[in-house]
Amino acid sequence: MHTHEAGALHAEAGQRRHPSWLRIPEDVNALYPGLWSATVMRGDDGALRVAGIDVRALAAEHGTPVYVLDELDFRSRARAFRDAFSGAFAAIDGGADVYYAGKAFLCTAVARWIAEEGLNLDVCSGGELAVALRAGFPVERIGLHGNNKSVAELSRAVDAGIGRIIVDSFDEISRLGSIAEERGVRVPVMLRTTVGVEAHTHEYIATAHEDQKFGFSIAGGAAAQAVRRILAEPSLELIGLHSHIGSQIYDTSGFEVAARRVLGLHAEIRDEHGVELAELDLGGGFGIAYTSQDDPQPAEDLAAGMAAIVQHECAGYGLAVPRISIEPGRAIAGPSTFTLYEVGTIKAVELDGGAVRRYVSVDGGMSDNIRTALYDADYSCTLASRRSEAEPVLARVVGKHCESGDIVVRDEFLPADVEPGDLIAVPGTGAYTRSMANTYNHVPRPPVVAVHAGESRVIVRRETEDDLLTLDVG
Ligand SMILES: Cc1ncc(COP(=O)(O)O)c(C=O)c1O
Ligand SMILES: N[C@@H](CCCC[NH3+])C(=O)O
Repeated sequence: MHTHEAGALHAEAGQRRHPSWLRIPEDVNALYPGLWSATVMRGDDGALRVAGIDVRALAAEHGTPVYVLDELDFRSRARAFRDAFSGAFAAIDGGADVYYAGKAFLCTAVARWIAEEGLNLDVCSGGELAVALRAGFPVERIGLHGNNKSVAELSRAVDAGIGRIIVDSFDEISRLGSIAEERGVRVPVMLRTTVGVEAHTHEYIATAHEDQKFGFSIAGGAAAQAVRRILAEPSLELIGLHSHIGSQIYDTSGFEVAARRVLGLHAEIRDEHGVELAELDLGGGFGIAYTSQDDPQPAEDLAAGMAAIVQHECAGYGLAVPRISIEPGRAIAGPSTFTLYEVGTIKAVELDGGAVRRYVSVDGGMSDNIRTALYDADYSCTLASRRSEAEPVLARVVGKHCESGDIVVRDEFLPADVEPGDLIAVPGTGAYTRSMANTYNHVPRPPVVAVHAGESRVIVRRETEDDLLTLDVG
């Protein structure tokens, strides 16, 4: 029974200062299942361990903040998607390819892991393509996305012999057609469609409603028009259609509607042009757990569900099942990583109704994880450097930036005795954190340290003030 200030918050519903789902933990040291990567556990002495390494040793060796990436976990999730989708679709027809969405997190080492695990790669800029090429990623297994690819990006991709380019605008069709024609090559392309689904996710990361920048609308006729334009370009080879409805989605009904609409267009193309496209990409967007509220589906369930949907829709339209691809990013990278911070200061604020919120300031913030500020994203965290017997108190983990919205974990119960020098770990930070990191306030970006079987290895080094100053001219 916890009789502390946080209890008052529960008692006075109108005065609640934390979300109703957040419960006072029975044991503030417990690691909520599903939030942490495969090898994370609390050691006998109470400190967190990952891949057999004490987080205090990681902090001493690599400094804080640091992104700690559990290589085994990352590779297992990549393999799970590969096996689940190729298995589920092999059972009904030609199989499936998994393109890891590098925007979630990409560096040379990770590109190599993806290649070794037999996945393909989705890149969406010249920079991401450069990482893949540097890693020696097989270029025929890369797809290039983007709503505004430059001539330089398109040319580089074509020159490298990229596996496919997902075209996103009428301007791009003519631009890419000319680039391919000049080189005397035929480039495999997919068409990014907008299926008109309102995915249940934050507005900024939903991508299939009509009023946004990506893709060709199916309902409005732009997609059918784009198909005609591509088929009329001899240097472009239309291999399939593409749909991506958004990110951090749990509800598979959005994928079902998307598959139905995109396969409807697929059937129309057959009827109008006598062409049955060989491929269909259903995008990424599979949600992960950030808090105890989230209950994502395992890859096998997603694959089985999507295979059933595609098979059913294809049968309805009298189509052969095309080769399917998907593009998970977050679901592979996200759960593999936690961010380790050191606590610097603590401030208690009295709220209306007498409750108290502790502001626990850590040595990073919105520069290493912008998602809380940008999407109002929820995270959780734990005291990582030790076990505590103190009562749980309502806390907000904030960064060191000059901004009051610089919040890392909006609401969490942490032990009342958290103090400067303690380490805090935030799970689920493998996707869209380092890849969206910035240097606000000239705070250098943290390193990514891969851990595996008792060893740690820096795969992206810490940025230094000198790195930042190198850009200043004069
Ligand atoms: C076209 C495309 N594919 C794949 C992804 C990866 O999404 P997620 O990381 O949510 O799986 C995105 C990002 O939303 C995307 O825009
Ligand atoms: N950056 C977003 C996901 C968008 C992915 C790209 N379409 C996030 O952090 O949730």
